Amino acid sequence: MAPQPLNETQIGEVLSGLPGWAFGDDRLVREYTLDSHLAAVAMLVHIATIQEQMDHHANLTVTYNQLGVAVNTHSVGGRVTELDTQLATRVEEIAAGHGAR
Ligand SMILES: C[C@H](O)[C@H](O)[C@H]1CNC2=NC(N)=NC(=O)C2=N1
Repeated sequence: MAPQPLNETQIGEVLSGLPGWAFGDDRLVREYTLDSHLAAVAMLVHIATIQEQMDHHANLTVTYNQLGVAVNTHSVGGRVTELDTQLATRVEEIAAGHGAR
């Protein structure tokens, strides 16, 4: 069954459990700062590995030591679904290990 888009209340509840994440442009978004450019790229590769496991893919951007993550679900027309909250949670779980803040 296709994932259902979350409403604003549901997104607010999700964000209360994901510090640093925000809702913008119909996406869950987070900007991390790493200790170096290579640290940012290493975390990007780790996220990419998770994304391949999940078959769900965020937009990832590296600007020197900044790593941006922005995700919604293409198959429902670019809305936030449970799949996005699951990916955001997985990313949060690895962030501290990369020294991301
Ligand atoms: C065929 C494949 O399962 C789909 O294209 C997947 C891949 N990754 C995806 N990623 C995201 N963010 N949304 C999707 O709808 C999506 N669909």
